[in-house]
Amino acid sequence: MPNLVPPLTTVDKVLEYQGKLRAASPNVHFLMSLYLHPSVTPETIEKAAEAGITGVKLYPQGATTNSEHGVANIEAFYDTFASMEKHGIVLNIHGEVLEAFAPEGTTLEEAFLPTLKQLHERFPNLRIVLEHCTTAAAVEAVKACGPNVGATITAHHLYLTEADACCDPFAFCKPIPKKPTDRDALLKAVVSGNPKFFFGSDSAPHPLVSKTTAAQGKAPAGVFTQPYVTQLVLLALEEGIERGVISEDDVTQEKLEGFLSKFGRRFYKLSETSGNKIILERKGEKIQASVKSESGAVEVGISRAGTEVFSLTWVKAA
Ligand SMILES: O=C1C[C@@H](C(=O)O)NC(=O)N1
Repeated sequence: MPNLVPPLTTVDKVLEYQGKLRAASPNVHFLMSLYLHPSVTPETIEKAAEAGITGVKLYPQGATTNSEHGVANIEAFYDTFASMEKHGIVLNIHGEVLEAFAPEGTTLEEAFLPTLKQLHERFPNLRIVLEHCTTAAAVEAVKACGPNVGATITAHHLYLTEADACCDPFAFCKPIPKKPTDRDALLKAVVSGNPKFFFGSDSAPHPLVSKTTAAQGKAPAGVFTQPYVTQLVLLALEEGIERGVISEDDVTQEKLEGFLSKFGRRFYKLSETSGNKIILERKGEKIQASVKSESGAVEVGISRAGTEVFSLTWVKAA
């Protein structure tokens, strides 16, 4: 994602970052995105399309981590959206309003949903992803739009609620996890087989020390799930089965493959499979507490540390 410091607001910066990512992980196919900013004009979009950039991420100004340079007035970007629509560039949205703009009793995400609808109506051929959706209302709003609108669901929003996020810095993220009924609506969307809903980790590796030393409510927003992210989705589904929200029959291999892999690839017009597979086995493995950078200088705490999960092995295509 492009919310680095400073943000990736030019094609050259995005390509430079892509180079660094490729050097670190040569076997990963990175889809790159620009940070929506007044300097991202229709001409920038043309250049981005030529450079193979996939998306542009809209962060409402002040809504989340490093969003200070984000969007204050969405209408000011209509020409840019028209250019994205023309060039097949995806609009990735952090779909929240600022607290001051949310009517009493409405979540920041729910208050954003009319804007999602308006954007879709105005730019029907623009592919839009409502990133990391968290509410039952968002699931319904996305379903009500045409096939060019999809939504990602993270692993952590499938098991966290506001009761966790309020008080545990390792469960604090944006959008804030919501009510148990919202979490359960997300679980149902995952097993619905509806291709509009696909996996997106939004895994955020904030240094452990920044989480543990922050004053109450001041920890950086983000949950780190990446090392066990598939297993955490499965864990959330198992917990959903235990609560009776979904049934064991809902969790088929076909639906899991759709949600975790195929639907996202389809939305992004990639081939439906990379050819690689994963094998999941129960071996009593437990989520480790943290991972450290190579130098040992940075340590990041992992969500649900100590919980028993499936062991995962990649089987590479020949
Ligand atoms: O939207 C976001 C951004 C992310 C981050 O830290 O980059 N952390 C979050 O919790 N939500």
